[in-house]
Amino acid sequence: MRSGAPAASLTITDLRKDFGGTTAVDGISLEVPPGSFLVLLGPSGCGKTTTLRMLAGLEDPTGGEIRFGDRVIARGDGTALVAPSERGAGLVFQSYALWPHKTVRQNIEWPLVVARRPRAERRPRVEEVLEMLAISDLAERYPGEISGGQQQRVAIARMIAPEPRVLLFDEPLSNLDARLRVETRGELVRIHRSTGATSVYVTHDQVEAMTMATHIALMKDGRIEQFGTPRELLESPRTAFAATFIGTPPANIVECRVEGGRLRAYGVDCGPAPEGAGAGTVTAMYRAGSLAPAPGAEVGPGCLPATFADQVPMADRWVLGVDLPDGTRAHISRDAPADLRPGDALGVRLPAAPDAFFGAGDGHAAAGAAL
Ligand SMILES: Nc1ncnc2c1ncn2[C@@H]1O[C@H](COP(=O)(O)OP(=O)(O)OP(=O)(O)O)[C@@H](O)[C@H]1O
Repeated sequence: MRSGAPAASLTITDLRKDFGGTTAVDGISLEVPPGSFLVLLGPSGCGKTTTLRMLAGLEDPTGGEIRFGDRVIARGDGTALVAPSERGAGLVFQSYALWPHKTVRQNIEWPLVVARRPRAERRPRVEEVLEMLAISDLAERYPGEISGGQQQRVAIARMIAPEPRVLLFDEPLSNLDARLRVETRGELVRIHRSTGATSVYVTHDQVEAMTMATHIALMKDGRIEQFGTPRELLESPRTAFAATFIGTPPANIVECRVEGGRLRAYGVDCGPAPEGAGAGTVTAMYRAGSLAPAPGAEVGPGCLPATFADQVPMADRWVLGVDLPDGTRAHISRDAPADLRPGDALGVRLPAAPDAFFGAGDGHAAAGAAL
């Protein structure tokens, strides 16, 4: 059931935000079509929340432009600044900020009252939203009388009641326990689809991003490290940062020296260097499934020295954690547990070639080097 909110495309062009001497958002650009579920993903402090707050109108950009559909809603030079209440955007925070002295029904009705919708229109819309979030039986309770998960549903119901074109979520699941978080993820996607709106969702949890997004903007230091579909980010990471931030377990990164057309790491020959690589270093990426443990093996060409740390079951696989000589944790995925104890020495057998190469230093993909 679509409630009729007209979806809007979202276009961000060279968006910037400086706070005094701190640059929180450092010139980001992206575009998603109407009805997209865009996730802003990245570690703490990378500028996700600031970007979301600029979309909501809680911060004004220092530079660049934001458009919802054809309409410019904010520009760095202060022209074309549309007031938050006029943007057709709804926002849900980590903390639900419900009115404690209003019932669930009154909380949900409140934005419709503020928008001066006639009473005859408000009542059926509130009923519709209560039903959509499966909270009709809580309608007459106060926020203090319902659980955290239920409060979170009420906050979402309140956001979607006025039929916003753009739904903005700032880590809305982080206060929920692990099981409820998984359940609510699926529900949020269902709600997103049924409203037909475009959603922007901030999280530092890559699993959340992978399961919900149509598009992911992976952010680092105020910039977009990579923008694409979840599959593109997983299958073709452009940087070492993307390769290690996304995926369960994440891909392994090995810094290699190039010597005489060969790769060397931890004193071991790791195979041929990529074509055209000059002397210096390259970053090799190995997926967890591309490595194999070689217990007791003689460390030598194609087999790195390591120490066994732990192993955990994951779906129908086992993920082994091993420490390389400089302390870097590497992950190996295989279909059976290893007969090893923490502290045991082992070899890590490399495939004939890494899964991808990135340039040295900044972690950016060497041109055309991904295999
Ligand atoms: N009002 C502010 N004044 C000064 N600096 C700020 C302000 N808001 C954010 N910052 C800084 O801007 C940078 C980006 O912050 P932001 O909250 O957008 O990051 P984030 O990716 O959402 O992080 P988190 O996941 O921890 O919420 C940080 O260095 C932060 O300290």
